[in-house]
Amino acid sequence: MRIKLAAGNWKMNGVQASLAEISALSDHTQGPSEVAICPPATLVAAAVAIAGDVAIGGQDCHAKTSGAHTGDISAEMLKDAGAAYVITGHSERREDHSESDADVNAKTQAGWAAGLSVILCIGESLEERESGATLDRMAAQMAASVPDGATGANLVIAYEPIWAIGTGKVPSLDEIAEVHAFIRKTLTDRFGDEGAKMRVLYGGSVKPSNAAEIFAVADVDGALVGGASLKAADFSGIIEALNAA
Ligand SMILES: O=C[C@H](O)COP(=O)(O)O
Repeated sequence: MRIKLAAGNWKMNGVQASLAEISALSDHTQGPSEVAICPPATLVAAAVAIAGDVAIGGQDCHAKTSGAHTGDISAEMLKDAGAAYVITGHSERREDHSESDADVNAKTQAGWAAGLSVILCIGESLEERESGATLDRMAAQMAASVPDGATGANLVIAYEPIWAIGTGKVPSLDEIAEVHAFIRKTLTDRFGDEGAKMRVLYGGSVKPSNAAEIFAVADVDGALVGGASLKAADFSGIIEALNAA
């Protein structure tokens, strides 16, 4: 049975005072779902210190363990700071930093080598959605981004339609169901029993107001949440919806 996961991605938001939002989640971590927050790298160690039952993750890592890579952070550094997760392949990294599927694959392997679980993001553009290319795109991204050796323990897939991120637009429940079923089949075809153990999250404009209906969709094992994870008052509503699903 898969433990559901409510993961917050703070993106480039948050200062020391924001850690109070993580502390404020403590009343919502006793349920059956796992809760994680991925703050900016500057806050990872401080977040771990006050996180309690909330798992902490990084938002990106370099593919190498160390070296002359100014401004980058290795998976080992995140692990050393106490992180349990790292996000790879977020569409904002793919777009802003020209990260390819091969880069995402290498970063994912780096995360595993450091002992982190990886939340690997895939998702289609609006153009791909409108041209009917969504499932082909998901197949291609998974084939190239997901390394051999993925297990239910070391990999979480986050399906994030790019056009739904931060826009307030959400695919229909049927569209979410279609993509999640396709992702699940692709994972089980390739990884067998382990593919059945991997969590598949939905991400893109998840709010307390729409979380319950999204979590009721088959093969949705939780959410990767951006804007609505910044405030405990919002994120706790999403956690409670997941606990109730
Ligand atoms: O990583 C999170 C996603 O990009 C979703 O962001 P959002 O909830 O602000 O749409």
